Amino acid sequence: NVLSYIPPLKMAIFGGTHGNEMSGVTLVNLWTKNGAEIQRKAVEAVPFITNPKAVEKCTRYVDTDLNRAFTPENLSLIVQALVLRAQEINRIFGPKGSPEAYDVIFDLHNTTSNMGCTLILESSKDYFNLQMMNYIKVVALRIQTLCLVLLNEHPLLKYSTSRLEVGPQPQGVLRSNIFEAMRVILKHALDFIELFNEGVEFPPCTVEVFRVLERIDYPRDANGNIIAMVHPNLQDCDWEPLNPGDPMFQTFDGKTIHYQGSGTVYPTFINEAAYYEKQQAFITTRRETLVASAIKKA
Ligand SMILES: CC(=O)N[C@@H](CC(=O)O)C(=O)O
Ligand SMILES: [Zn+2]
Repeated sequence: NVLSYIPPLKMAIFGGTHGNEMSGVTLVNLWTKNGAEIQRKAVEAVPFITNPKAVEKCTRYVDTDLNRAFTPENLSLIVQALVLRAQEINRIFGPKGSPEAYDVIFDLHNTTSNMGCTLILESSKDYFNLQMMNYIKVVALRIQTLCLVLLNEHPLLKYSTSRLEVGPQPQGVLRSNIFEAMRVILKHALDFIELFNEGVEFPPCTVEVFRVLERIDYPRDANGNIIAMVHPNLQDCDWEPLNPGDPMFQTFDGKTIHYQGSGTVYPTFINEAAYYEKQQAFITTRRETLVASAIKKA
């Protein structure tokens, strides 16, 4: 539990969980060679390529998606090679919640969607991560960088505690603006951890988050083939309000399909390349304000 740990605070920085999301891969390789910029007082920051086989092939994953493998049953049973890798990672950096587990794990992702900098929070009750994400949002705003928080309270899948998603960046491509944005966000995260580690108390704060509501698939025909694409008015409009009746998809023969929801939602992961196979054109979210209690190192 990160609020009471025996120094040094142990932090892992994962890259290459998806082998074609190049900013995280490049940053982790850079920091593995020269860790100077991730050094902080009494913090042990370990850069780690989680899926070297996928990185080698510059593909999202080789057999199954590593970022869907950290399920309780996978981490207990011996199944296919990838699950062995998930278990190995869990052994090195986990098990989650155990005294020897790493205190913070930052997993670096890229998205082809126009999401900008997005921190993915797994639990609305994780006040350490909420305080860290609030700190990052505030300091990033000072340099005109908008950083949003996506709340994805998944009942079963236990991902890394802190995930950073930056886009748009095509798969297998490295864009310098996206690379630098990811690097700056990690700098702020490390600064927060160093301050926390020095005993700084962070007062209660409220954080605006976008809670995952629904996964919307592409319209498909009877054979499951996609028959429409994200409408031009929605494409690249991640985080902008989508109101009932707004255009959502455009069929290949030119018809518009409108959003039929009951109220305004905020779409994101719009047209993410990796989600075609997961039957997901975008997800809808609802704006919500979370309150984080004060935190101070025990
Ligand atoms: C584009 C991408 O890889 N997104 C991540 C989001 C997450 O970590 O929740 C994933 O689907 O695994
Ligand atoms: Zn990813």
